Amino acid sequence: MTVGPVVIIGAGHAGFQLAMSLRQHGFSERIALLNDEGHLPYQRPPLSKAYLKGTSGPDSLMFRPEKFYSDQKIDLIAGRAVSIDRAARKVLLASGAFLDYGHLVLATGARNRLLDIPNANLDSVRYLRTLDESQSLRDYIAPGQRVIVIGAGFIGLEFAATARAKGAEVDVIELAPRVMARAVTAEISEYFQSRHAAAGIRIHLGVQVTSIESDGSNVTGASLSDGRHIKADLIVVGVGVLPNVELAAEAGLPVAAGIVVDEHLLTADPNISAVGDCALYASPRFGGSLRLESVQNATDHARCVAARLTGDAKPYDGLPWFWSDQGPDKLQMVGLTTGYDRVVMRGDRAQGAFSAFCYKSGQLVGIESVNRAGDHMFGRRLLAANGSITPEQAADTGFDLKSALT
Ligand SMILES: Cc1cc2nc3c(=O)[nH]c(=O)nc-3n(C[C@H](O)[C@H](O)[C@H](O)COP(=O)(O)OP(=O)(O)OC[C@H]3O[C@@H](n4cnc5c(N)ncnc54)[C@H](O)[C@@H]3O)c2cc1C
Repeated sequence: MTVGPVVIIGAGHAGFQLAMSLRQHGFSERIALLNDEGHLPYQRPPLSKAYLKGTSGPDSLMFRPEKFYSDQKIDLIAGRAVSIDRAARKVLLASGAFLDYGHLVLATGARNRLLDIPNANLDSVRYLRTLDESQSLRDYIAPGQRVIVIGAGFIGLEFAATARAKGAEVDVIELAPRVMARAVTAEISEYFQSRHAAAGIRIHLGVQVTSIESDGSNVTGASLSDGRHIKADLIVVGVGVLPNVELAAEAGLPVAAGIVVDEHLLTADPNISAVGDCALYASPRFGGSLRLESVQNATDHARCVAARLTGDAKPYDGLPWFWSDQGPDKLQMVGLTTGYDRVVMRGDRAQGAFSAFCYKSGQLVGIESVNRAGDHMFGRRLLAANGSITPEQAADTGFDLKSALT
């Protein structure tokens, strides 16, 4: 099978993994990995955790040192793609240069959803997705500083916990009636709400920021939809992301809530795939289309495409899993818990070690674990094999989970 040169647009988790996996599978043609961030390709999760806290340095973020790319003959090209000429199989870079491809992979990820209210463009209104953003926040947070976090999703809460641990005064503003409402069960939300409150973080639910107040150049506070005002020196916005679909759309490829790909992660063009946060993929495992934002999704997508390009095509069948570190607590999730109709608890919430087993029509569909890594690892093995256990077994800590794995 001759593929020709592979061009990968985006050197995040998906793009990097794809380049590495191609070489691991023995791919011997040119690999061009386009990187628009001004750093060696790096991992994002520590940006709201250890790196933000200051307990790890920039070198620990990099996937591999520079030498890896030359050793592996991966052309790491600094620059940004601005258009795709599908007929000529060329990518145009902002520099004016062209890259020829036999196969093109869009690994363009996602970008922060921006706040659209007055004063949102002030310098002390910040976001957290890139190394540069994390670096500037890390330098900025100081004891006694007043921070408003808009959005109680994973990144907002991870940031809030780290800022609080560094001595900042933190208010979290969330429109939904509970934290992480779109992603986790009410039991897990309640636990994290109480843990963050105990750490001194003030969480305001069911309200939104209607305006940001300033002294002309710096943030001084924010007004909430219930009429209250909160003073602040810094606002950090974590209200979700938008997939980077524009290159694909402008090249005439179908896009919806992401770049549309089939179960092989191929776009409507047989010479173009899309992977990671930007890809809306057809999932035989779950039925329908999914766009997920996780390291597991990005790296497993990349491995699937690398296998296909080296002659081992299989539909993508990855099992979603995810983690979030918030203060001293580790949340781990496996499966897809949307549409569950029953939740069974295992373990001891008072001890801070428990799991929520989620069922849909009697079938286990996902497990959310707090400080119970064993339950999470069990779930990864069981659900990957499409297995289940009864709700009674899940609730009974005397039941040996391993006995359900054959
Ligand atoms: C602060 C933070 C914490 C996180 N924590 C976790 C966690 O604990 N667990 C977890 O599973 N996930 C976590 N995530 C999510 C995870 O990092 C993402 O799902 C993952 O990075 C997706 O990888 P990706 O390669 O698809 O996209 P990205 O990592 O977004 O990489 C895409 C790259 O493409 C580049 N790009 C875009 N357009 C172009 C262009 N036209 N030309 C050239 N380059 C382009 C972008 O600049 C970027 O470098 C976290 C994310 C953030 C921001």
